[in-house]
Amino acid sequence: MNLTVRGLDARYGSTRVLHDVSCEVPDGTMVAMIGANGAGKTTLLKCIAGLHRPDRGEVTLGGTPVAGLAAHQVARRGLCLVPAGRQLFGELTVEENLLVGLHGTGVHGAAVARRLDAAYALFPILREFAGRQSGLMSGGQQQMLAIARALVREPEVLLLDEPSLGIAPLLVTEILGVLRRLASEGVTILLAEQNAAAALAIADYGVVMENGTITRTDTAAALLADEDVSRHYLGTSADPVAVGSVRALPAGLREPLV
Ligand SMILES: Nc1ncnc2c1ncn2[C@@H]1O[C@H](COP(=O)(O)OP(=O)(O)OP(=O)(O)O)[C@@H](O)[C@H]1O
Repeated sequence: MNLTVRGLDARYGSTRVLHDVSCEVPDGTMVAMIGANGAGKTTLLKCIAGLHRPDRGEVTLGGTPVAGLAAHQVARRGLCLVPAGRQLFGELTVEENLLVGLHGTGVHGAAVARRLDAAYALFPILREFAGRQSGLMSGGQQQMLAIARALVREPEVLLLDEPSLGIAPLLVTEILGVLRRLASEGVTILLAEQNAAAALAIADYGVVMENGTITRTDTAAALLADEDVSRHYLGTSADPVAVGSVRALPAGLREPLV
């Protein structure tokens, strides 16, 4: 399902943080949104998901306007946000967190088991830890759970806010590999990442956000090859997470370009 944003402005109090933001995530593709801390990536994701009300602008899902709807209404139209910091229920087990994801969907009976099975198939470690308190897992495993909790809803559009933050490179690789696979299976993905090299290496397109506005839009390959983008966002070989993640992408994924 196509996601489009047109002319979006947003602020916190009197501080304007998004200025005339427009971007598009074509159906079944992955767009990596890169940008420095505070550029406005999280705010844009929140506006799209109905968690922050924009002042102006349009958001459409599959051509239907959703700007101004409450988060649960946007979710019902097939969009899920995996928030920064994961926001799991650390006291609950892995499986209980997944069931929270299904809350309000009307899915019940055998369909519940099927949804959980599908999530466990993508992240096998979660099946192994199904009865374990989620707060006791590693950061990377918790991130997998946060993504799985969104996936049990079978979203057509998935937004992710910094899924690689603070996670061991090997698990970043696994998580990004799953996202690439989901996009190949038709899920529309908008991925906000500071780990720009790794995100662009698996995305179809990229957008660069600076100071609350989108300054570049291109294919991910073109942005990866761009000197300016490289200098500002891709780091160097001294950045072990970015470089390690890209190099270690599983066979069959996009060719690493850094
Ligand atoms: N709840 C808030 N109240 C006031 N200002 C905020 C709030 N949340 C974010 N901001 C400000 O809005 C601007 C955009 O922040 P945002 O979190 O959207 O950027 P970001 O690109 O996601 O950065 P980060 O990666 O650090 O989260 C920043 O200047 C930030 O300080």
